[in-house]
Amino acid sequence: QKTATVGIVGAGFAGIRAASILQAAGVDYIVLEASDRVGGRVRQTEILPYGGANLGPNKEFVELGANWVQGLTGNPIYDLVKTCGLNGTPQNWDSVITFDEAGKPLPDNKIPWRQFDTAMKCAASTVKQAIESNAYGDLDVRAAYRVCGWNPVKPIDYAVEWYSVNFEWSETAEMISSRFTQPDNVYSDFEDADIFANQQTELGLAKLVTCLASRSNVTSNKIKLNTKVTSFAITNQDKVTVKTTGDTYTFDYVINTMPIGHLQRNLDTLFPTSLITPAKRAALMQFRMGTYTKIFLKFESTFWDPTTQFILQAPNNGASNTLLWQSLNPSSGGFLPGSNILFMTASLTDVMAASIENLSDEQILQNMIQRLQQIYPQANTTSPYRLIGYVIPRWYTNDLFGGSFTNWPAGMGLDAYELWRAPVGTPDSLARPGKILFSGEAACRRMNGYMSGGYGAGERSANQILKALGKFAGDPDENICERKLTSNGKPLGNKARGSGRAV
Ligand SMILES: Cc1cc2nc3c(=O)[nH]c(=O)nc-3n(C[C@H](O)[C@H](O)[C@H](O)COP(=O)(O)OP(=O)(O)OC[C@H]3O[C@@H](n4cnc5c(N)ncnc54)[C@H](O)[C@@H]3O)c2cc1C
Repeated sequence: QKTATVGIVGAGFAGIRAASILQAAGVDYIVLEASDRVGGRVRQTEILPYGGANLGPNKEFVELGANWVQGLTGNPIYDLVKTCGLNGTPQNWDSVITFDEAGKPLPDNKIPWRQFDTAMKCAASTVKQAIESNAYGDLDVRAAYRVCGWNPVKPIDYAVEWYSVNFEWSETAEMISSRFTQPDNVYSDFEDADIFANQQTELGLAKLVTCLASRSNVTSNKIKLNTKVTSFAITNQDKVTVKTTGDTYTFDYVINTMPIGHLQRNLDTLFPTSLITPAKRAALMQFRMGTYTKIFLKFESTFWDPTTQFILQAPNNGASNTLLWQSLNPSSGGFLPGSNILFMTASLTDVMAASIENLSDEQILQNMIQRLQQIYPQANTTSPYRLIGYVIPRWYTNDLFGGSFTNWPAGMGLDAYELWRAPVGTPDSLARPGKILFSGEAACRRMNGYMSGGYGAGERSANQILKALGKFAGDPDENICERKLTSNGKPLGNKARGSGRAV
């Protein structure tokens, strides 16, 4: 069968959530997915052996993509955690050892945690209120913090900022909009807590996506795997034709959940120019896809404190050179005790991401080890400290994604945002619902960049189509992506914390 009322492109959280709603409403649909699996950017992978090491019969898995459920109560992803069952543990952001740029551990009283915390809270309240009262259009996060008295100068200042800003948004403070990221809506709309997933099966955290599908009766015959969409067109009869690497499909509507990084690189072959106005094209190109890179290193045994969760390494060569290592050893709460896995988190964008990802695995590992040796000289020298396993993701150079997740860039206003995600394919391309809807995490205004964003965007798009079909009485914007009030009527968005150190 090559026709349905709705075609859904992508089988990540957004695509499967959209399918679950259409399924419940009795509207026929087909999901077209380029890869050979369901889950998209939620993906588990196995630790690979290094240097001929024998890792034994028990496989160890780590998450290549999403790892944390940020914001618990009220978060639909957390509801899936509870109903589908997921191994995970609360992350303790205060469990951190910090090293200065010379590789010396720093006592807490030498680290400006409190000064940064004060600035962050001020940016999320005082500056935010000024912006929203239209005193200014937008400020980048660097400027908002500066207004609040935070002027990083020393390497340790940048490290402290990195722990809250770059780590969460995968961008530097200069790049990010303070209007749309301060505070972080996932923590302020939902509960200010998170969990780190540690599901030791082939599926990992993607279990939540497959569980959502099976729980909603989205059966595998509705999902066409290995089916990459190559172009869209609208016929004179107002149908959408979708060409794929195999067949051509015809739909009344399409929910397109392709990551914006894929769209940005392939827009001109995917869409006829008549469908994408120059203004829409510019807005779509303006939205930012960061690259969040987690490089997992498994050693014979630990040379770091096995009870601490994070190791923060101040930059020794420019501010962006901060490193954050996370240990999977702490036994408190379900990480991977005894695994001796340390992973390095880096936020890399564009050229930086490409330059790292184009190196060989061996070159990347040698770079990582060199940095690690600045704080732990014994790393990978002799037994029992040798490197025996690793995982290196490459999200930026993967054309299906073009990075890891989106960030709201400083200076991008709501009008441009609405324009990028506006449906196309009606005489007025800004009219809703249009024929081809732009969905996925990037199209979730309050939660872009998160699993909840994918889920919320898919839900909103499906409800927009149901509304057009006369099958939905509510307002599609009454969902986590758009709403401005909590269910008890309290205004949202006034809490400042999230990941990073509390003081
Ligand atoms: C490294 C990393 C870390 C992250 N950390 C977190 C985290 O801790 N917490 C959190 O909440 N979120 C995190 N995220 C973000 C989160 O994973 C995403 O926001 C969310 O999974 C996006 O869901 P989606 O359905 O919108 O997109 P996706 O999951 O990307 O689904 C889109 C699908 O479209 C498919 N596709 C692309 N092009 C085509 C085509 N031409 N034809 C057909 N199919 C196509 C892709 O294969 C993919 O399956 C992280 C992501 C990454 C990569």
